[in-house]
Amino acid sequence: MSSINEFFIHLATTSYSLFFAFGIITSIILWRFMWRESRLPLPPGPSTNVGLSGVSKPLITHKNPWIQYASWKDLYGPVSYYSLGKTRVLILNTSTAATSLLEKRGKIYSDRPSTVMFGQLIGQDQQFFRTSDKNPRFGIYRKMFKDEFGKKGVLGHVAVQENERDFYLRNLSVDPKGFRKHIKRYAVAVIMKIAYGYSVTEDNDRFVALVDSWLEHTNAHNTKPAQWSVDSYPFLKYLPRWFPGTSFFKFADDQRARNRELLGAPVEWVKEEMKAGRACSSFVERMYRRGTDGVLSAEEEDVVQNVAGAMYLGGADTTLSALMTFILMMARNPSVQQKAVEEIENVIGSDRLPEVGDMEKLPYVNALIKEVLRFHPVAPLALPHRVTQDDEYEGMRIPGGSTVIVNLWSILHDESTYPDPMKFSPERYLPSDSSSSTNSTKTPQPDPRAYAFGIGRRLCPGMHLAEISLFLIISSTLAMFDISRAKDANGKEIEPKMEFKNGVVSVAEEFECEIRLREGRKAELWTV
Ligand code: HEM
Repeated sequence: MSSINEFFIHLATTSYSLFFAFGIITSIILWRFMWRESRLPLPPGPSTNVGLSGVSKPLITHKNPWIQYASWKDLYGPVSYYSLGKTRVLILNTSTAATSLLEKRGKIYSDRPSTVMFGQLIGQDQQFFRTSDKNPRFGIYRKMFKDEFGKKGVLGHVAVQENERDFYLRNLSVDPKGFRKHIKRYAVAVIMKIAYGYSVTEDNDRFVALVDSWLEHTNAHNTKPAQWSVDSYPFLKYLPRWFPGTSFFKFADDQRARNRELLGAPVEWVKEEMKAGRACSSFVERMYRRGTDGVLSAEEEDVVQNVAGAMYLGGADTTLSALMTFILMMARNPSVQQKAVEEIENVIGSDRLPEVGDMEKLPYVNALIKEVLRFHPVAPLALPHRVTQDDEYEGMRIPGGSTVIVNLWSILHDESTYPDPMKFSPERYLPSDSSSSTNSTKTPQPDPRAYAFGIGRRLCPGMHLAEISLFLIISSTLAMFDISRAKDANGKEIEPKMEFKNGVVSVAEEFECEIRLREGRKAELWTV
């Protein structure tokens, strides 16, 4: 009996000792780990100083912030960091850093930053672009987009895209100087038809004007982190509105009213059309038909408004940007244009317009589209992400909550991936270089579409629709028109200027060029 007692006493003492030793060892490991973590340096970057105006003057001096951020790669390496007040910003300048974090660690790098201005004051956090990946709405939004614009769903919209392409060709043949307006009309008309079943009128369309003024207003006031003083100093939101320096309240009120109108007005129009029995098939119309007796709950209605709004906000200026870069590059690079035209003539001839089924048959045109997306990425800094917890990368500490900006422009102009990056050259993506006399084979450079539409879980959900639009408009324009430089009064060619506007979506500044229907091409090819 006593030996059994002794045995248990011995066991208990040993267990206590083991437990105690385990506790000490775990604490030491944890302590050493935390000590190491806190000693890890932040990524290098410029020192900053934010004033009450909210804008740190010395930080971004270049007209296009992506160019300035790209220059930091030489100064600080692939990852740089700065803080402005409470806002901490991480800049990723290489594809390795961007994929390592946004893709491989997507679980913690796919949130969006929520600012006091856009979240608390404007209430824009339920918008698709801004919603957190932790918000249950995120999965709902992405699923709805996938149903509509996934690889399979998108084919249901080709007829709309071809019909609007025909309007574009007709408008361009009648008024070639108005090419920007016609491209814009195409981009908006496709989305308005798919989202709301609404046909855009030729001029002064009220919904087009609504999107334009919303985008202009939002882009102009949302280009830099910590743009608003209230984001760096949240206590400012408690100040009375008459207090000096609180003009941000006015922007917030204005933006809230614009959001309500932007998302609500076209949906109200669909509801009226449905009541009158005139509604065309569209995303919004199908959603209402699924509701009980054609009615949706307030929550469901809000989801539908936000998804349709994201189609229209995501699809308009992005498509415009890529197509304006295309026209500009054609005017500046006649030999590239010539090669693409020859390919279309050889494969398709001149008796019909290119169709989606021709996509695979036109490798040079496809390479040209890739080069358009690389040369000037539509959204050079993508959309900002947010890292949800502290992290470590290459021996550097990344504080949780930081805004993460991936510099797509820098990735797509990396000399080591795309030699001579400022040269517009579709040949990069082709296995043999038809421009060289030896016609030797080579390894094609990486497909820029892997980056141009974003990286990781927030990848653009409209990319398949966009790719079809780019193919239809680019191949049809090349099939029917010649794009060349404008001439001055003395008949001397004017080099079209190559400058790009700042903004989340960056579009080429106005430039001059000449567009003419090619000799022998027939206007009967378009059906409108
Ligand atoms: C050439 C055309 C386009 C380009 C280059 C483009 C590019 C991008 C990029 C870079 C992002 C940010 C990805 C990220 O945060 O990492 C994005 C997001 C998004 N795009 Fe596009 N886009 C294009 C066209 C479209 C179209 C046509 C639509 C709608 C039909 C669309 C809808 C969206 C939406 C809703 C998001 C937000 C996704 C999210 O937050 O999860 N885009 N796009």
